[in-house]
Amino acid sequence: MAVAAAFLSSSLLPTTPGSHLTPFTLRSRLRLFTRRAVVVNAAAATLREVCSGRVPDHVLQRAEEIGYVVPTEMQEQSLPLLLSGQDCILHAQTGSGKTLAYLLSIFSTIDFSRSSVQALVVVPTRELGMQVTKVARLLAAKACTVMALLDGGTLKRQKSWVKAEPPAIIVATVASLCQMVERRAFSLQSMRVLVIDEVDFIFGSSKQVSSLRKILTSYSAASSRQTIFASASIPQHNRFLHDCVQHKWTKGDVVHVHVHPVQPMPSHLCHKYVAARHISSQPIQCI
Ligand SMILES: Nc1ncnc2c1ncn2[C@@H]1O[C@H](COP(=O)(O)OP(=O)(O)OP(=O)(O)O)[C@@H](O)[C@H]1O
Repeated sequence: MAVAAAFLSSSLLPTTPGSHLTPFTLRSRLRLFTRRAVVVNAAAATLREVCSGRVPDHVLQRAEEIGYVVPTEMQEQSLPLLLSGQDCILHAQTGSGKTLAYLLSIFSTIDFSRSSVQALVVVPTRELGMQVTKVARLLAAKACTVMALLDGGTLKRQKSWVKAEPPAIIVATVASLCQMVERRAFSLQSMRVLVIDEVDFIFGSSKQVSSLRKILTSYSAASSRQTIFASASIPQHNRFLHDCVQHKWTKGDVVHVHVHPVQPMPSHLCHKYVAARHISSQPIQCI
């Protein structure tokens, strides 16, 4: 079994001289950390350089207009693999930029002139689906259709739309997707990229897991598509890698891209406590 595991570890916030975060004060570092810090390495190649020749120019231009100029570390590590068509497990903390990484991979693969479902992003919740759809639409800028099939949506109306003109990219919650496929609203035979976002959440949900297994093995074959899993946490990731190959959810050479192993706190901080007697009702000022 050829399971390649790329464990790419690094510290949470870069402190190298090339990093744009170096001059930040401790307080701003803390604020960045608690706000799902996006860490980009100013010394790294630009997103355009990393994606050069693989992602269409109009998509890269849109990405730059939105503000995606320098890749995050997760993107820098994963994009060469993703853009070469490799099946990947993107395992990196929340806010590391996994969504943009897999969307760029989708845009590098789809044929913009074809009217068929070529990429599918499966999400566990409507809210996440709305976020992903928004970014995908911004990047596509009407060069292709991105349809959201999310729980609580008007599936009846969408069924006729999807039949009349199949979108290139579908972002869907598990239940809505299965409902549409089972009603034969569209087929996944021409799907080239399958992304399962927050995979640990979906596998942990007894309601969603059997439908997810169908999506992975019954509606299309791993050999004819690129399969990407994304998650901030994958408990027992070695077991998961084994299952991916064993159950044919991915090809045998799936790569585990593990960036920024989750740290309970930034390494440059330390916890201290002071024991104080209750002598005053005045609040203690912490500096
Ligand atoms: N290269 C980049 N440059 C600047 N901002 C970026 C870049 N990549 C992503 N971002 C921004 O960083 C934020 C977090 O990114 P994103 O939501 O893709 O992370 P994620 O790893 O998918 O998180 P989650 O685990 O919550 O899905 C978003 O606001 C996104 O627009």
